[in-house]
Amino acid sequence: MLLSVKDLKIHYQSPRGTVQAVDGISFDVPEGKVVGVVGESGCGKTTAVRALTRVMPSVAKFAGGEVLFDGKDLLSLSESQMNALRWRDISYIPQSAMNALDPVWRVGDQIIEVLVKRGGMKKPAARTRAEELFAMVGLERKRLRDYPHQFSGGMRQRASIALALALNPRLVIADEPVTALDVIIQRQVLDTFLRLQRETGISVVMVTHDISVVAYVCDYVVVMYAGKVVEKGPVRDVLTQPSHAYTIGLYNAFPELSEDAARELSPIEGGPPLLLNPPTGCRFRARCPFALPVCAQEPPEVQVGAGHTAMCHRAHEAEALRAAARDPKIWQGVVTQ
Ligand SMILES: Nc1ncnc2c1ncn2[C@@H]1O[C@H](COP(=O)(O)OP(=O)(O)OP(=O)(O)O)[C@@H](O)[C@H]1O
Repeated sequence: MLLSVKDLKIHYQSPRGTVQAVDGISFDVPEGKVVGVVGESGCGKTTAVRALTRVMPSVAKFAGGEVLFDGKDLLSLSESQMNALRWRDISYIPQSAMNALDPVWRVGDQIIEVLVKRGGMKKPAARTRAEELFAMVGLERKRLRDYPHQFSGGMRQRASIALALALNPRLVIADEPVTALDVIIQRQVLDTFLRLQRETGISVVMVTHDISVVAYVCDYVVVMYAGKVVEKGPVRDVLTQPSHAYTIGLYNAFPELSEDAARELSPIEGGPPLLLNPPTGCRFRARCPFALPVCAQEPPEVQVGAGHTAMCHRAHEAEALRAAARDPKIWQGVVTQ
């Protein structure tokens, strides 16, 4: 396994107390596969994946667990050992390309800088590699001379993909890489990214709040809710047989990216709980149309298929719940807290 996250806990110290943003999550990223981390805003996705690069705000604290990359625990490496892995083994594509690209530098120079400083390349070879990278992501070579503001949003995101792939890393972490783009451009950028992922065989962890993006690009999916993993498994199994009410709800709330499905969409009312004082038991229960008194107790991790688990007291009844969940009315007026 290229990456194994085991019982990872990350807390933020805030003036109001400790925010348990990531509360004991575990998942694996196999070599050459794309793993989606999905969930609503505030569920801890960004915190969880930024931990994989160890680039964290100073108020964030690792409160337990391991992040095994190729068998080594990244959390026990020194800063210089970790720095040696960044770009070369693990690279990061942030939510907005404006965070990856420096506005006052030409885009080409930024790529060359990474190739020279991080990859030890000579300038002429780096220039050739930058041209090759631009061609790979579908940008014209002459645009290497442009500044980021001269690019459209889609072009900037392509450039930040080129930057992330510059040194042939083994793992790319992409945080909502297409969210800021309109749907047609999203599709084009995702297609380019997927083609490159298949050609290079890199592993990818992709954060998204959009289950249709997961369906389109991922091999495996990890569904996060309120700092916990509530369901995970091979993408086809999780999307055709979602077994946690939250995953069922997410699926019902999103249109397909890949087809003009005429499915009736129904939002999950309310929002995730604050992670200062998370509720006991199943954290989704206040928004769940299927909650029972037992849901106030910690849910078990139920194996529902090969490599497919759901943290739900009712996971064994998932087929009936999926059928009931198709009625949009069942999602209305549920929120109890
Ligand atoms: N610097 C911080 N200080 C305190 N709390 C924080 C900080 N950053 C994030 N949080 C809290 O941690 C929790 C998880 O946030 P995180 O950004 O990881 O979620 P997310 O699922 O990635 O959301 P989004 O999609 O909006 O980025 C949230 O409750 C958030 O308010």
